[in-house]
Amino acid sequence: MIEVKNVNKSFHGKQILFDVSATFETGQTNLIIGQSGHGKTVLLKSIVGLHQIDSGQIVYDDEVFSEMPFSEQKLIRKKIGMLFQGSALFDSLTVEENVRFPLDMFSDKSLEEKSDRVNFCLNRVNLENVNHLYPSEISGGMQKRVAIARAIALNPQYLFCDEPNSGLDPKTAIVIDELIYEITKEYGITTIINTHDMNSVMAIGEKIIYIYQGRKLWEGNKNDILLAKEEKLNDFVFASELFKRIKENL
Ligand SMILES: Nc1ncnc2c1ncn2[C@@H]1O[C@H](COP(=O)(O)OP(=O)(O)OP(=O)(O)O)[C@@H](O)[C@H]1O
Repeated sequence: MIEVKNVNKSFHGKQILFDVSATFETGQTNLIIGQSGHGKTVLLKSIVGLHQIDSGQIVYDDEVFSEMPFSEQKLIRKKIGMLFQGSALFDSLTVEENVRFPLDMFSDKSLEEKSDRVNFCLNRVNLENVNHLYPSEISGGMQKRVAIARAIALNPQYLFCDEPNSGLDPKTAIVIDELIYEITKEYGITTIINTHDMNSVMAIGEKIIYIYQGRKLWEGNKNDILLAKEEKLNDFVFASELFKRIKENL
């Protein structure tokens, strides 16, 4: 479980996050949703420690991460897998080398053990016979799967995904969502996903927080989001024609 407690964050005197508190559950797909520019990425980066918060606490399974010295934070970082916007694969490395990268950096496994792990992870995301291809030689959906394989290479306890569906067609986006969901369940990972994709919300939103202008305005799950009373959330949820029509039939 990851807890965010009364977090404030500003850049150069401009406040971006206002007293945000939330709990992200173990073994669940936890979603941070909201419009562009309202602070989702800043919140995610604050949780991972890429931004230092002004006040409040970030707690990983009862350990106060935000108040640890860097050397101790490193131990928690080793348990984190990250899936960045885009796929952020290294263009000059093959698929296999990309997935092996965190193992080379952070593990003392032998070459053979690393190869086994790489193949296991690629197999887990249903990729075969692509080990020696470069990212530019595979599709966007496959690149995303490679990025997921890389994110799980070190067997993470925590998985962070920033807009995992960006740039994907709806069908491929569903495949990626399902994969993240399955992996979360299979390994009991605390997964946090930033998204403004309502399809993802309805598919894998086990726990959802809605961020508006840097404040948490609502929390719930995919079953109650369509019935929520929060006006700003409704503006977000029913922005598309499809969801407007769903609302008319509720
Ligand atoms: N390093 C930074 N320095 C200064 N301002 C920043 C920095 N990072 C983000 N911001 C500002 O914080 C605000 C929130 O940005 P953020 O990237 O968190 O939005 P978001 O909700 O993730 O949007 P999107 O869905 O488009 O990624 C924006 O006004 C942005 O300009």
